[in-house]
Amino acid sequence: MKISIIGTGYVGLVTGTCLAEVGNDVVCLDLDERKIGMLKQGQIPIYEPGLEDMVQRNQAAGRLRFTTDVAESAAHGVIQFVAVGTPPDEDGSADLQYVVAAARAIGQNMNEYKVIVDKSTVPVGTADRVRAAVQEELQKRGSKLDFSVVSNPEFLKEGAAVEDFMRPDRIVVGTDNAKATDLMRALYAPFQRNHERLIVMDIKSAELTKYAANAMLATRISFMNELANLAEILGADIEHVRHGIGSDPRIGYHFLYPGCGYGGSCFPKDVQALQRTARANGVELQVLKAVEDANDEQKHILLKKITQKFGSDLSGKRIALWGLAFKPNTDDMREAPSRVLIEGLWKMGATVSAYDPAAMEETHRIYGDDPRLKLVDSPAAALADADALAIVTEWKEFRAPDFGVIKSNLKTPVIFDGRNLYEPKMVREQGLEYFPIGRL
Ligand SMILES: NC(=O)c1ccc[n+]([C@@H]2O[C@H](COP(=O)([O-])OP(=O)(O)OC[C@H]3O[C@@H](n4cnc5c(N)ncnc54)[C@H](O)[C@@H]3O)[C@@H](O)[C@H]2O)c1
Ligand SMILES: O=c1ccn([C@@H]2O[C@H](COP(=O)(O)OP(=O)(O)O[C@H]3O[C@H](CO)[C@@H](O)[C@H](O)[C@H]3O)[C@@H](O)[C@H]2O)c(=O)[nH]1
Repeated sequence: MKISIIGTGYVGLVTGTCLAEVGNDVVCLDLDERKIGMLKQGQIPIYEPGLEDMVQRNQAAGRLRFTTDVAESAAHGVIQFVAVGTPPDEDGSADLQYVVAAARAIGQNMNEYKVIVDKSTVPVGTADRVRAAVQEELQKRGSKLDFSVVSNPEFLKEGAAVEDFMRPDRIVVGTDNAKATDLMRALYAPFQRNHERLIVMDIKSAELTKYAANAMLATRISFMNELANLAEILGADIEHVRHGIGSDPRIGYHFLYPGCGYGGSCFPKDVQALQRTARANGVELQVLKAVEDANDEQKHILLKKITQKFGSDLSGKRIALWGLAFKPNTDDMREAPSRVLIEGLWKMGATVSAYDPAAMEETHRIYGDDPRLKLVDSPAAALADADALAIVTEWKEFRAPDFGVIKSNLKTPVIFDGRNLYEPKMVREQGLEYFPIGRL
């Protein structure tokens, strides 16, 4: 099938590449010439395991092309995926300007029947706005071309994006048109050979499903974070509690890890946007308000523990930081808890030496050459001259360190662990002070 992808970011690039991988003829459009220039050379602008090889393989096979030419992409695909960003507006609601611009571009350039698929995370009612924008552009051209709008939200996780797309738990398709539904079924047939994964519903329900999923996951995390903080005060161990409740199949083990707060480009913005949608309709989502507040506070948890140990004047202190990305296997720093910690430490007068396996370049892009942040090229180098170690991202390479080396390098042998990577008893037996989240 001929497919066009509008917006070649995390979602667009993964979607386009995975659809090419199963034999489709895909054109990916982006307005960012630097991005498209890199992609044409087979280089990917993001860190995502497995993606670069796949891009190169499909490019070489001629099934995956990249362009900045709107007319080319609008003419190419019978299915036109819209995968542009929907960042938060000033009031937290989703900014739909890129979605509407993409819809207009399709309307201005399409030459035959198209299925326009909202892949971006968009508030309920956006499909109607997309439809109206395309219709308006067609009218301006005096064209009576037919088209359908479908909602097909994406559930991939960064760091596991290719795997998530190739082996989805479910594929949600919101549609009101039989021809479009058939095309979507045909498109996704290669991804559901084992069992039916396509869940077909009306458009508004599909749009809401995406926000509901992220809001539910964020709620579990904030709940566990609050419980971890309570466990600490009560002298209970949140790891035991996590096992104790996760074993109930109604609860399950996933997304029950307490930590130093959730970040990334999705949970924070989607939790906010859903509240804005509700408020615009006269409803307060009180649970989500609490989820957001608890998360904002949790992002300060390591700073709080550090100042409890060293006092609130940290001038002259240097903190070693392991991990900068908002989660492992990505270079994404959007809403990363590390940023709250770094900026908080600076405010208290401390400096930071930091290491991350993938996010160094991105961190440098954000903070430039600020002398208060030293970016180093190994976990060991971060420890040099540091007073203490703080861990923010659970990269695999941090899981089994040489505690002797940590102890001998740090001025004060103390670890603040925002991801509960180690058995507290084991760390303490090595002569280190250890402050995890909610553990004894
Ligand atoms: N990142 C994720 O893990 C993830 C997962 C599921 C859903 N989503 C949702 O998918 C959407 C895209 O997210 P992302 O992380 O891929 O964003 P991104 O910022 O990485 O990429 C968006 C791309 O769209 C391009 N763009 C903007 N306007 C354009 C236009 N008119 N024509 C062509 N290109 C245009 C931008 O240049 C950018 O490259 C968002 O709504 C997001 O909430 C993201
Ligand atoms: O038990 C857990 C699980 C996650 N996190 C944190 O939650 C954030 C988000 O993690 P994750 O969901 O793995 O990453 P994302 O790539 O942001 O993926 C989420 O957001 C995407 C964009 O909407 C959705 O497509 C995915 O289904 C959804 O998981 C990160 O900061 C994690 O550290 C925790 O603190 N505890």
